[in-house]
Amino acid sequence: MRVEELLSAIPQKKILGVLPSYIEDIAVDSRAVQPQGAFICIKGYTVDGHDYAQKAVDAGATLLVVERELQLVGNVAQLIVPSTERALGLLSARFFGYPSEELLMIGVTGTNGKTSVTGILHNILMGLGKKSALAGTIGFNLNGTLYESANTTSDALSTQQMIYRAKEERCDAMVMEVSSHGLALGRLAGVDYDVAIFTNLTHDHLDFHGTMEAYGNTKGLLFAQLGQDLRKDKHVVLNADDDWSAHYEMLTPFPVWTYGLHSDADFHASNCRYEDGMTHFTMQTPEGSYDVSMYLLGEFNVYNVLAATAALYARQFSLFEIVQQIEQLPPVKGRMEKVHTDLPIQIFIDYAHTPDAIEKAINAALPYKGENSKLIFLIGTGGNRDKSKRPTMAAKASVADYVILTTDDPRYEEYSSITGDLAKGMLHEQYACIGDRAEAVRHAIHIAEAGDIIIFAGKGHEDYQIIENTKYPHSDAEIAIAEGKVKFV
Ligand SMILES: CC(=O)N[C@H]1[C@@H](OP(=O)(O)OP(=O)(O)OC[C@H]2O[C@@H](n3ccc(=O)[nH]c3=O)[C@H](O)[C@@H]2O)O[C@H](CO)[C@@H](O)[C@@H]1O[C@H](C)C(=O)N[C@@H](C)C(=O)N[C@H](CCC(=O)O)C(=O)O
Ligand SMILES: Nc1ncnc2c1ncn2[C@@H]1O[C@H](COP(=O)(O)OP(=O)(O)OP(=O)(O)O)[C@@H](O)[C@H]1O
Repeated sequence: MRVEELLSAIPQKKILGVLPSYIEDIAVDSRAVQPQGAFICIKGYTVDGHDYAQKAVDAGATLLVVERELQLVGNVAQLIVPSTERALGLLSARFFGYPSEELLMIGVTGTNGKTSVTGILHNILMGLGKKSALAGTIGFNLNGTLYESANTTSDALSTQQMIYRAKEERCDAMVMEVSSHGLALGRLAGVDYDVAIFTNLTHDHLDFHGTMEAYGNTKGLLFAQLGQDLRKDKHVVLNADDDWSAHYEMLTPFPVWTYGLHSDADFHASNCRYEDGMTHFTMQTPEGSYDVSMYLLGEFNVYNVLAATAALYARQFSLFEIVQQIEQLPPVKGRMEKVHTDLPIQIFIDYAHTPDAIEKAINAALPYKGENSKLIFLIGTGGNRDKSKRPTMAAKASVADYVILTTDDPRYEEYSSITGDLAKGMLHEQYACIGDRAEAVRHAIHIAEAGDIIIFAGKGHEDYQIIENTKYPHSDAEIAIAEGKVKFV
C-alpha cells in the first residue's frame, strides 16, 4: 500500500527519517515482520513493543510507528504518535480497506453465551445458504478451517485481517464474539457492525474492570459504537430479562429487538419442556408463534436461540426457515455437549466458569436426573484471574449432589489457593478438593454409579491446560472415558 495513503488515517504524527513509498504489510509482533513492512510498537502488559523495534528493523521493517523517538541502526522511518494502540486501529482498518463495510457483520457481547450465540448464528446462516465466517473463543472459522487465536476478541490488526480474509473468500456474513477486554482495549476499532447482540451481564472479569458498573459500561461500547447514521440498516438485539438492556437501549438510536422468557419481548419463549434429550418451547414472534424442538439443551440455550432468531429476523431472513434450521442445530462444541459412551452414566462437557453459567448448566441437566441418581459437578477456575467470583461459583455448584473443586488453567497459582477459595462458598459437605484436574476427573468417575450424571465444567472445547506458562494436552472427555471403561466393564 502507498504509505501516503496509509498515513492519511493518522492526523497527529511526527515523521523522522525518509518515509518509504510503499509498505507490503503491517505487524505488531517483531517476529511477524515482513521485508518492506511496518511495525507498530505497542506497550503491553508483559513487555514493551518498542524494545523489539531493532529486531523489526533487522527483519526488514522500513516504517515504525512509535510513541517516542528510538535510536536504531538501519534505514527506517519513525512515525511518532500519541498512542500506538489507537494508531493500530486506524492503520489496520485503512490497510485492509475497511472490509467490515462489505459483509453482514454481527457482534455478540455478554458475560455468557457469546460462543453459543455466534455458533448458532453461524450454523443457521450456513444452513440458509449464506457463506459465514466466525471468530471467537474457539478460533477463526473460515470455510470450515479453524485457525487458532489467542483471544476471544483478537487485537485490532488480526481482527481487520480476519474480516478482510472473509471478504476475499466472498463470505456474506461474519459473526464475532465481542469481549469486554476487546472493547476496552480498542481491538474492535473500525469494525462496522450491522447487528449488535447482548446476552447477559453477570459476575466475571472484575480483576480487569474493578466493578460491575465499569464492566457493564464497557459492554455498552458495542451499542454506542454503532453510530448515528440512520440510513444504515443496523439493529440491536437485547435480553429483556436483563436489567442492563434498558441502559444499552439508551446508547443507540437504531431499532431495538428484545427477547426473553420472563418479560414482555418481541421474541418470547414459553412452555419450555426438557424431554427425550431435547428442548421444546413455543416461540412468540412479531409474525405469530412457532413450536420449536431442538437438540440444544437447557433454558440458557432457549435464550441463545431467541437472540440469534431476533438478529436474523431483523435482517429480513424468513422466520419459517430460521426455525427449520434451529431444529437441526448441532450442540455448540463444549457447551453442555453430551459425550457419547457405552457407560451407564451420562457425561456432559461444559464451559461454565462464572457463577451464572454454573447455575444455568446445572439447571440444564436437572430434568434428566433420575430420583435415586446423583448429579456430580466438577468445577475449576483459572489461576491468577478474578478471584472474587470463586466462592459464589461453589455456592451455585452446591445444587449438585456432589461437587469436585479443581482447577481450569492454574497458571502460576497454587492448586490449594484455587480450590481453597472455591471451598469457602460450598453450602454442603459433599465435595472434594482435587487440584490436579486429571485426577479430579478420575475421581468423578470413581464415585459415579449407574444412572448418575456428571458435568465436567470449565474447559469446554479446550484440549489443553495451562500450567505456569506451558500448555499441556488435556481432555476431560478422554480421561473420563478411559477411566469409565476400567470401572464399568
Ligand atoms: C492482558 C491481555 O489482554 N493481554 C493481551 C496482550 O498481551 P500483552 O499485553 O501481555 O502483550 P506483550 O507480550 O506485553 O507484548 C506487547 C507487544 O510486544 C510485542 N512483542 C512481544 C514479544 C516479541 O518478541 N516481539 C514483539 O513485538 C507483542 O506482539 C505486542 O504487540 O496482547 C496480546 C496480543 O494481542 C493478547 O493475546 C493478550 O491476551 C492474553 C493472552 C489474555 O489472556 N487476555 C485476556 C485477559 C483477554 O483478553 N480475555 C478476553 C476475554 C475472554 C472472555 O470473555 O472470557 C479476550 O477477548 O480474549
Ligand atoms: N445465554 C446464557 N446464559 C447463561 N449461561 C449461558 C448462556 N449460554 C451459555 N451459558 C453457559 O455459559 C458457558 C459458556 O458459554 P459460552 O461459551 O457460549 O459463553 P461465552 O460468553 O462465549 O464465554 P467466554 O467468553 O468465557 O468464552 C456455557 O458452557 C454454559 O454453561
